[in-house]
Amino acid sequence: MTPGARIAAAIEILDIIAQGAPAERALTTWARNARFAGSKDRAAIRDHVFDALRAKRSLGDGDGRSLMVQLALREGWDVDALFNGEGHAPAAVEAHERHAFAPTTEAARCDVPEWLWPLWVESLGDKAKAAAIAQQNRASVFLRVNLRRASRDEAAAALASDGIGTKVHPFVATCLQVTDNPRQVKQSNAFRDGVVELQDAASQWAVAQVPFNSATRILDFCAGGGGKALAFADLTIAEIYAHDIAPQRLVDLPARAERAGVIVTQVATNQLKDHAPFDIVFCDAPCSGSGTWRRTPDAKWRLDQTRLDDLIQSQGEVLEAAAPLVSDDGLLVYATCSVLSAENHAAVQRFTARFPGWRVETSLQRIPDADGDGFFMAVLAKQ
Ligand SMILES: C[S@@+](CC[C@H](N)C(=O)[O-])C[C@H]1O[C@@H](n2cnc3c(N)ncnc32)[C@H](O)[C@@H]1O
Repeated sequence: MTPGARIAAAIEILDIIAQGAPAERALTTWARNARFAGSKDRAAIRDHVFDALRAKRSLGDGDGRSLMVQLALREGWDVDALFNGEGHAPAAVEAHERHAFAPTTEAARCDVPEWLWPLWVESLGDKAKAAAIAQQNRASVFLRVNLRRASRDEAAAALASDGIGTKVHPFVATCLQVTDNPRQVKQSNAFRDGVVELQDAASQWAVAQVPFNSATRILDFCAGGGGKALAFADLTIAEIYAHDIAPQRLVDLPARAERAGVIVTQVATNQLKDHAPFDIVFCDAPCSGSGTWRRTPDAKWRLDQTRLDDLIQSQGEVLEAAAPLVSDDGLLVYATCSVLSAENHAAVQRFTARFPGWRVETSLQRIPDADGDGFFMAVLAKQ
């Protein structure tokens, strides 16, 4: 595909997303119907779509064509070469389209939904702008080195032999940041042999902050794909259990555990009580994902107050269901990849107000930046 044809495809996909389709599904559906598109085309189109979505408001919040024209203007691309109407390229840019959009509110400049901006500022204070602006750009790819299989240096060398460049993360001991060829990771021997897993630095950091030294049984209560369960399995000698209210989300976990050479026992909801108590119950609760919007920018624009209220309700339910599974001297860990206080400190406060037998031992917050996503965690113990 020509660069112009890739832009035209991105325009088409952005218009489908604007009608309500999740970005990943819109991209997959498009690719399925576009057999002529090679893997490099698909990757370039995906980058265009995600770049436009991340900065949708500051690019003027128009239709697909308008977003791509504005993105091209912002990036300083040759718009006349890309939009020339030849072959499958989009039609030439008209005079009225050539003005770069200038957002008029701080929320728009920071690409945060207007309704959310007051909550954003209240939650993040003087870091509000930085946390939003960090998410206007692409996220780096981070890998967790499976220390059971290799040291970080050995993992880096194995990746290098497959042409994948990495550098060590500044403060997460298990983490490598991919600097070259991130798209090759899944084809590399290091990935196939379970030496590395894809996992954001913030998730790795969160697992490392859990005081699991004397734990013998750890439950990942909201395990989803199982990334945290696998990280615990690598770092501790404890027995690791994984649960999710939607068991289909755990479907890849057995293969990932086998690749990593660890054992993770899945527990169905109706069997949780039989397996309790656990020394640590880690609740990676469903949340707005407001600290990971670089990776899922369409979620940023789909969030509304009703959805946020529903998530807050679910977070309370998760804590309430998980707490009775913790042993008397055990720990309940509440975590989200959100930066909104309503989902973090306030969620924990609501829980401790309702269940005064619990107290907060520590709480930590990461703001999204070049070193990883946003993340919150609170460690709770019984009084
Ligand atoms: C943020 S995701 C977890 C991501 C996962 N820990 C990982 O590292 O990939 C939240 C998960 O919580 C699950 N969930 C939602 N409500 C729940 C509940 N009441 N009990 C247990 N799991 C729940 C969802 O199905 C979802 O998979």
